[in-house]
Amino acid sequence: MALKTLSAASAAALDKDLMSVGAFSLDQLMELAGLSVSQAVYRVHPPSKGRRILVACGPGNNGGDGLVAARHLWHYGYKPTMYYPKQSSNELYQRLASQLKDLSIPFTTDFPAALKETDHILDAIFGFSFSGPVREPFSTVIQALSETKIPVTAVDAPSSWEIETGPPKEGPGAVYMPDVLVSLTAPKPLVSFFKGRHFVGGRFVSPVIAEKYDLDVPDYEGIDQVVEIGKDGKRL
Ligand SMILES: NC(=O)C1=CN([C@@H]2O[C@H](COP(=O)(O)OP(=O)(O)OC[C@H]3O[C@@H](n4cnc5c(N)ncnc54)[C@H](O)[C@@H]3O)[C@@H](O)[C@H]2O)[C@@H](O)CC1
Ligand SMILES: [K+]
Repeated sequence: MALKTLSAASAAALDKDLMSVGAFSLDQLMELAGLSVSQAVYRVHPPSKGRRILVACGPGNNGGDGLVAARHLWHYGYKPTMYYPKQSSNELYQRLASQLKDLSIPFTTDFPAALKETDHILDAIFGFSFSGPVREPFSTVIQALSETKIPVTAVDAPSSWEIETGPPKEGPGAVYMPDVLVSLTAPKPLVSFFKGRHFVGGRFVSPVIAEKYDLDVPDYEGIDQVVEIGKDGKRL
């Protein structure tokens, strides 16, 4: 039996609840989300398989998760390169970007060139607030992601997929299939179209919130921030 999914509207409402009733700050949630993503990357692609990781960040909180994950990955021994073409002026993102620059992590504006020099890709472009069709410069990036043979890990959603209905009917997103998906808090309905390895992360949901949104909180083991879910919906 598959894990229960969370619609885009419920995911946004849950986010608000975490920050009001739950008394979390966005920084905290993003830190835990990015930490979860970094742990999933380490599981599927440890540094021994190649240290170079190209992190594509979008303009919203999904991109913020990518900025946080990149910092943790650097501390695990990876060599991240950031593609972050639409940088927000919001102080939170500015601080996250400064933390990366302080580690001398390079930022590139040439995604196709960076793609030729990486071992793994992190897709942190769009999450649950995406609605198509994709605008530039990201449509060129989705095209490249749909064609590359380099393994891709997607944060919360394969970017360009609709949260409720999955891959678009046409364009590069229609054939884009990341190798790994890390659903944050709970899987979204698009997961039924996903064929790769699936993790759930975001270990911050209280029993009260889980009950309100009718979520299955996965059985996290020990100090892990992610759980790998099999096709039967159970922990692997
Ligand atoms: N509760 C949770 O599980 C948490 C979720 N977080 C992350 O936050 C994400 C949601 O963040 P946001 O609500 O900021 O939204 P997203 O990051 O999903 O995307 C919003 C941004 O994408 C742009 N955009 C949307 N559609 C576009 C299109 N067709 N072409 C080009 N640009 C487009 C918007 O203008 C906006 O800047 C989640 O998916 C998750 O990754 C975490 O950061 C915090 C905790
Ligand atoms: K994504």
